[in-house]
Amino acid sequence: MSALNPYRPGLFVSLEGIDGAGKSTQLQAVVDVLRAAGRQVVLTREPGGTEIGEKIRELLLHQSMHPATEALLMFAARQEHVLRVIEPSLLGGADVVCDRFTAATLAYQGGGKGVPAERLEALARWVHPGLLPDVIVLIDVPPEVAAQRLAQTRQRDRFEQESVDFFARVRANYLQQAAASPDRWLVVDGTQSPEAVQGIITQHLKKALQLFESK
Ligand SMILES: Nc1ncnc2c1ncn2[C@@H]1O[C@H](COP(=O)(O)OP(=O)(O)OP(=O)(O)O)[C@@H](O)[C@H]1O
Ligand SMILES: Cc1cn([C@H]2C[C@H](O)[C@@H](COP(=O)(O)O)O2)c(=O)[nH]c1=O
Repeated sequence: MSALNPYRPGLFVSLEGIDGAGKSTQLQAVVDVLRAAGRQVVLTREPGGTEIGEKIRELLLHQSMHPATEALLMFAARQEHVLRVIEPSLLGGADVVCDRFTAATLAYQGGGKGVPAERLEALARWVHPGLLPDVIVLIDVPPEVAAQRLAQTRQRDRFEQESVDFFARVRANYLQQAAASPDRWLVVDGTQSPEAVQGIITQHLKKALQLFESK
């Protein structure tokens, strides 16, 4: 469990993974665990989560641009999201479950596209000083597995059309981040059945919540 977040009393949880890892499949279960424990929960996503953020999301997902522009737009959307949704929710006592946060920018724009980590970290310090998710769930799958899953689904956006090599770099960056902060991250093997993945996440969240409430 992380050091005390300055935005208590709400718990901040984010879900991460390469496209097709199974995040969307697990999101509602995460919300349900927290609600079953009597907590108020705000479910949101990045890029997005605000009116401006959703407009930026449309650009990001469908318009070709330089990786640095991409990173800056991710943080522009995040600034609105933090100020208008995440901080007020946490300070008001609600838990926030966010489909991706800054770890995604480090992994995709940093690991995947080569934007220097120091620049991304500087933006993170500017946009959300002192704020990090208490729990980051990484659903980890090899890029080949994710590609197979995505091939069987809907039309793919700009990111979902990236190569297996790209997603291998993104995955490696996620795993490095997780290894550097094992108390904050839960890495789940996403090649298991959806039910098995859900069971592991549920157990971890129950424990994390107990610890959080006891502090
Ligand atoms: N554990 C699993 N085993 C097999 N298939 C799965 C599993 N989890 C999800 N899937 C399937 O894989 C596909 C992608 O899942 P999902 O939409 O949850 O991924 P995602 O990580 O949210 O992707 P994206 O980030 O691109 O939105 C869906 O068809 C889903 O049913
Ligand atoms: C927050 C964030 C997201 N992305 C990418 C990752 C996904 O391909 C898309 C949209 O996310 P979704 O989970 O599929 O809804 O955006 C990114 O590259 N950098 C980020 O910071």
